[in-house]
Amino acid sequence: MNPLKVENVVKQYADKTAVNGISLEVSEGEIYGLLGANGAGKTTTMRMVLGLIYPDEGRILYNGKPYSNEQLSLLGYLPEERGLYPKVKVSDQIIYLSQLRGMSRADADRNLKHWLERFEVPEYYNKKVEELSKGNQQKIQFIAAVNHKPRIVVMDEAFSGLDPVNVELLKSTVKELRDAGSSILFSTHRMEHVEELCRNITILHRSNTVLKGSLKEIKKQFPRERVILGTDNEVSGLERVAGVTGVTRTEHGYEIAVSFEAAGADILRLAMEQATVNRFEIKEPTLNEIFIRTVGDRHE
Ligand SMILES: Nc1ncnc2c1ncn2[C@@H]1O[C@H](COP(=O)(O)OP(=O)(O)OP(=O)(O)O)[C@@H](O)[C@H]1O
Repeated sequence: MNPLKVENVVKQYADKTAVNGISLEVSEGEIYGLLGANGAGKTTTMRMVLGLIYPDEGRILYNGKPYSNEQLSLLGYLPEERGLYPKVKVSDQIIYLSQLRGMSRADADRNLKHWLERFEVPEYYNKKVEELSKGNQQKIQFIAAVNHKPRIVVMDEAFSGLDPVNVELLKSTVKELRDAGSSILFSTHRMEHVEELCRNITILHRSNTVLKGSLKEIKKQFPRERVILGTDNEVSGLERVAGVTGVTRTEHGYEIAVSFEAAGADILRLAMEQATVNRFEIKEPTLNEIFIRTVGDRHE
């Protein structure tokens, strides 16, 4: 049984439908990507998963059961807007928040020390949140989300405001949580993070699901329209190959846009007649390209 199951959930605000019948399941040890343009319905969906607001239709199940206070200790939330108390000491608030979610003071304290060590900032234990930089507050917010060892973690733009080194650090901890069996519902506008972390995704657009499934299968549904050609010298006539829509010279050869995949064979043949080919690849689309195509097509 999957720890988190969202079934045909609808949420209406006055005459605005914020979420229109979304369904998804997050299994144990999975990071599930929830994507969409601004206003698509991601935060509304996540708030329903957290029990902060209730669906008008459909249901959400946690290990097969509907929401109740029992679920509090099961759930962790990293919100997009930061919500820590600036004037309270890091240790006091993290331990307090963990206790609210059912953890003993001693366990909360032990976990907090572990996380501060993991993030290489043990000295923050006694600091007030307002004394920390924005990026370091983000680490504390992350700890607040996971310190009570939730089995289901909801992360809204988990890596925003972090420098590249800290992005890597938090990314590796998200992977560790996954490997330890957590179910993570992960929302971001950074498609390269989704490519790296998520197995399954849902793309929402204007409250509706427009694309859903495993990243691998989704990529197969989209045509491969980019050929990478590595050559040691020039190849002439590429732009005249049937199906070629654009040719860009790169440092190591060419990047060629094609309107159908089979054009790749003719490109390779032509290149081999004129040069030594040391790389040939028909690239699958990036998630960024898929997102823009899927959501962009529907934009007014
Ligand atoms: N409390 C509310 N009252 C009225 N409308 C709301 C409320 N919360 C959200 N909405 C509307 O519901 C829709 C979905 O909003 P939501 O915040 O879920 O989008 P999102 O995908 O998280 O967007 P973003 O990427 O900008 O954070 C939007 O049109 C928004 O204006």
